[in-house]
Amino acid sequence: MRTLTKVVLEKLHLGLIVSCQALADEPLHGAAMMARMAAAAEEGGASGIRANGAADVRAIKQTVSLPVIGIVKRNYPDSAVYITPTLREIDELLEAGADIIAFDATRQSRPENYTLEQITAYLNANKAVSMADISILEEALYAESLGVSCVSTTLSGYTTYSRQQEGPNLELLEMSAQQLKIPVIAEGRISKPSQVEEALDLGAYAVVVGSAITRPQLITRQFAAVTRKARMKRNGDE
Ligand SMILES: CC(=O)N[C@H](C=O)[C@@H](O)[C@H](O)[C@H](O)COP(=O)(O)O
Repeated sequence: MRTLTKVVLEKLHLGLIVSCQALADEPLHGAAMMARMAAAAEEGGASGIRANGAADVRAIKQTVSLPVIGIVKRNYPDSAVYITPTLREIDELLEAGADIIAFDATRQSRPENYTLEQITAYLNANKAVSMADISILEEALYAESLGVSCVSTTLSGYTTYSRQQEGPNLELLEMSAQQLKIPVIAEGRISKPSQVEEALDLGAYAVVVGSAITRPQLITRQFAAVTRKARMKRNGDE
């Protein structure tokens, strides 16, 4: 493992990475807001931050002293891939100073005929620390063969051919951690501390939690579902 990669990744080892993201249609959208979210996550003991967009990466880098994993979510008409889909998004993240660049490393076709091999070769040529977001074991193994620094189970359940399930895909995590030599990060649908513990026990190098910490509209929805049920029961009883 290259020195820079080793230094950056070791800061994340056995740590909690908090994903601080809010798209334009979410209530907390905005770089300043995500920087405050990251400050709160740092105060709470996070070892790293995952952020979307150059503006958010810059604002967060100026606010916390933690490694920042950067992505750019961008939709293209000719592809289902939206996490750092092309070299354009990689350039934006390099410019913004992301410590790690995460990208879609699924077998789905990329926009503008870009290939996964082009993406990883460009990242390696720029000596970037890279994180391959995968959805199945084969993608993790292939990404490792292309020289990525680490993989993350981010996209399990988000590709048509990967397992669709409510909670985190800990089986994918366990198999990947057993079969890969590079770090495997647990990410996606982790919503309680016990799942973080389970992921670490299964070999996760680090664990990413996003929505369960930084999307209050989704957290509120879970609590409101309980009160709605109580009101419906009361109305049913009246
Ligand atoms: C599928 C997709 O686009 N996932 C994104 C990847 O960056 C984020 O929206 C997730 O919030 C992040 O992966 C953390 O996952 P969770 O929010 O489930 O803790």
